[in-house]
Amino acid sequence: MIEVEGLSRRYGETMAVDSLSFTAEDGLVTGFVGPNGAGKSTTLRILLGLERPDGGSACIDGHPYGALDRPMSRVGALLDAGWVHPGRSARAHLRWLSQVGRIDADRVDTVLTRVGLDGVADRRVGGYSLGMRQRLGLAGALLGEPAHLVLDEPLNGLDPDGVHWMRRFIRHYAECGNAVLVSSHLLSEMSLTADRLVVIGRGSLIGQYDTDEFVRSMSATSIRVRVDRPEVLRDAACTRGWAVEATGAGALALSDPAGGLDTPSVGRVCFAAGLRVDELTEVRGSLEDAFLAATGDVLDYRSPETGHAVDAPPAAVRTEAAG
Ligand SMILES: Nc1ncnc2c1ncn2[C@@H]1O[C@H](COP(=O)(O)OP(=O)(O)OP(=O)(O)O)[C@@H](O)[C@H]1O
Repeated sequence: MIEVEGLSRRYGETMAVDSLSFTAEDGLVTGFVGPNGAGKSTTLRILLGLERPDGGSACIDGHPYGALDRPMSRVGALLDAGWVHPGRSARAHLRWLSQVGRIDADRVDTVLTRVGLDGVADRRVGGYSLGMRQRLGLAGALLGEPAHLVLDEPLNGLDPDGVHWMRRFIRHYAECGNAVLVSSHLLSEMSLTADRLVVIGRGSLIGQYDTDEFVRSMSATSIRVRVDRPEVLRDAACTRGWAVEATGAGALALSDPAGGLDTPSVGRVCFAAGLRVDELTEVRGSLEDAFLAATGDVLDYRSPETGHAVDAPPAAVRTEAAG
């Protein structure tokens, strides 16, 4: 199990990580998500003993990285796929890593095969694509047959086949009883990969959620309905306090600001009003919508089309840590 407790790290004026607490449990893939500059990489660097926190702790199976006996067999890490010496082959790089980590050199061939690089193992890494370097980074992480994995943006640079492969690999690793902590900006991908989400903004926890619960609770659900007399439905919906929006093709989008509106409820209202229903569909927001809803007030950087300044003043961060 990976446990982060009250972790803080400041760089000058910037509070990169601010009293952050979360867990990544054995047997689960935990997605670690937040906007640019949220503090994900800093947290992972502290977890892996590459930086010291100003306060709090980050532990793997109850110990900070520096106190682990044979750390490469406790936790495998993929932090930056770009750091391998370009003149080295993948095999030479992994042999060097195995020597440093006092790991049996026989593991090198095993991990090369496991990540699908056995056919190109003697080529210089400088000629590798980013996707191949990600696979090599993962091979390095696996050298010590670690109990747990910590992966920073492992899907970067992978083609669709590579993304599919990485997703299955990550899921399988967790299903074997290991904790897998994965940071990613690809939230739609995380919804397919992660069991749990730890969402952070400006260094602070926004919440920990089951992935399904996160999408359900944070993304708006509306009911798209097409009837023969929309004005009758509009009146009936307004009477109940539901929000009504006209969408294309004569359909209405209904939602309840209090939440919980579903297709049977709308169907019953239509039936009671004697309406002919031509369409009745639940429309769910995507994980991206949910993410924006959760982190919208803690973005450090925004796209120009949102019209907000890049250095907009910080807003209060919600820190409800859902169970
Ligand atoms: N070595 C450093 N010196 C100064 N500031 C830093 C340093 N490392 C990180 N920061 C700052 O700390 C904050 C958190 O950065 P961090 O890289 O941890 O965020 P992140 O969530 O990983 O971002 P991204 O998704 O863009 O990689 C940012 O404001 C960043 O500029």
